[in-house]
This record gives sequence, structure tokens and C-alpha cells, in this order.
Amino acid sequence: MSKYNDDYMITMDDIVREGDPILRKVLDEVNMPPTEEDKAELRCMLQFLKNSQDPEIAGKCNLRAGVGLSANQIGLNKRMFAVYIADEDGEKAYTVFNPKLVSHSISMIYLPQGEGCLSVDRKVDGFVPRYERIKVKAYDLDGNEVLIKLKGYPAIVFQHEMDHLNGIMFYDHINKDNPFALPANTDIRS
Ligand SMILES: CNC(=O)c1cccc(C)c1Nc1nc(N2CCN(c3ccccc3Cl)CC2)nc(N2CSC[C@H]2C(=O)NC)n1
Ligand code: NI
Repeated sequence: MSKYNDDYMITMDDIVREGDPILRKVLDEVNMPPTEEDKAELRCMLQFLKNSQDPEIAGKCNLRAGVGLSANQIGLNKRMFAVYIADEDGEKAYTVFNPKLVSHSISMIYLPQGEGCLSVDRKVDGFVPRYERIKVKAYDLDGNEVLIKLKGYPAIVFQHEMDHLNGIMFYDHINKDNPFALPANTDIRS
């Protein structure tokens, strides 16, 4: 029985920090359909993101805000992550197993203020070029195959989390010679 069940609240103590080898592993596929344990763990990860964005709970429990969390960030070797983005036009929650990038735009974008990561306790300056639009095939909490089409910020977040499943950190994409250099096919996007 996993510690990460529906009664457990993930805190920053559970978040694996850079230096732990699991952040550099290519994670194992989750057998479909997902087990009750797989589903409870993924729900627990989504709840953490919601809690981290709630000033009350985040303040009380010292949670750092995030919009994405991958399984290896809580020590699990499973290809799954959660994304939770709440903006003026509502909230978008994703809980995905075994995501696969099936297509992407040529044009690239980046967060002008750089990227942060819950497993990285330092500011790493520089632009992280990401595809502007992506199509991802994955399995949802019920084990159904879904095709997810994203552009802009949600696409950036998904790419950041899919990288985690392959042991890639956001700063691996930052140009070593000039952190603010951009590939030719990039335009600015918040
Ligand atoms: C170094 N400069 C920076 O970090 C950075 C600096 C400024 C702006 C941005 C936009 C930056 N970049 C960045 N900001 C975020 N947040 C903005 C604040 N927000 C949040 C905060 C409080 C309540 C609710 C919420 Cl929603 C939580 C999410 N998140 C990510 N990433 C990279 S993709 C995965 C995602 C992630 O969840 N990281 C933990 N990058
Ligand atoms: Ni991260």
C-alpha cells in the first residue's frame, strides 16, 4: 500500500530535490489499466498542486506553488504526472499516465522569466525553448486513451513534466554560452 493515498497530504518534505538519482532516471511505463494504488497516487499529486496554489493551505503547510508535478518528484518510478492550472477563465486539471508526444509545432516559445521547478531550490536564469503547440497521447485516470492538444503556457508545463519522466531538467535546455539566446524559430509568449 503506497504512502500516497487519498488520505495523505504531500508536503515539501516529500519532494525529491536535485542530486537524487531518480530525477535523472527514465521512468517505467505504468501498466494499463492503472491499479487503485496508481490512481490514488496520481490523485494525491493533483491535490498537492491545488493545495500549493491555495494561499491558506500553502501558507500553513509551507508549500511552494507549482502547476506541474511528476511521479519521480515524490520518489515514484512511474510515467505519470499531474498538471493544475487555474486562471481567469476557469481551472484545467490533468492527470496522465504514459504520455507520448505525437506531434508539435515548429514554432517555439518560452517563459520570459525562465522556469522554476519544485525539485530545484535555486533560481536558474535563462530561456527554456519549448514547442508552442503539442499533441500528446496519454491514458487518463480511468485508463482511457486520450489525445490532449495544448498551446502556450499549458504546453510549456506539459513539456516540463514530460521531460521529468525522461530524467531531463529544465536547465538542460538553457544555452550554456548565452542563457538568453533563442533558436531562430522562437517568438515570445507569456
Ligand atoms: C525562475 N523564474 C520563475 O520560476 C518564474 C518567475 C516569474 C514568473 C514565472 C512564470 C516563472 N516561471 C515559472 N513559474 C511557475 N509558477 C508561477 C507561479 N505559480 C503560482 C504561484 C503562487 C500561487 C499560484 C501559482 Cl499557480 C506557480 C507556477 N511555474 C513554472 N514552471 C515551469 S513549467 C512547470 C512550472 C512549475 O510548476 N514550476 C514549479 N515556471
Ligand atoms: Ni520540475
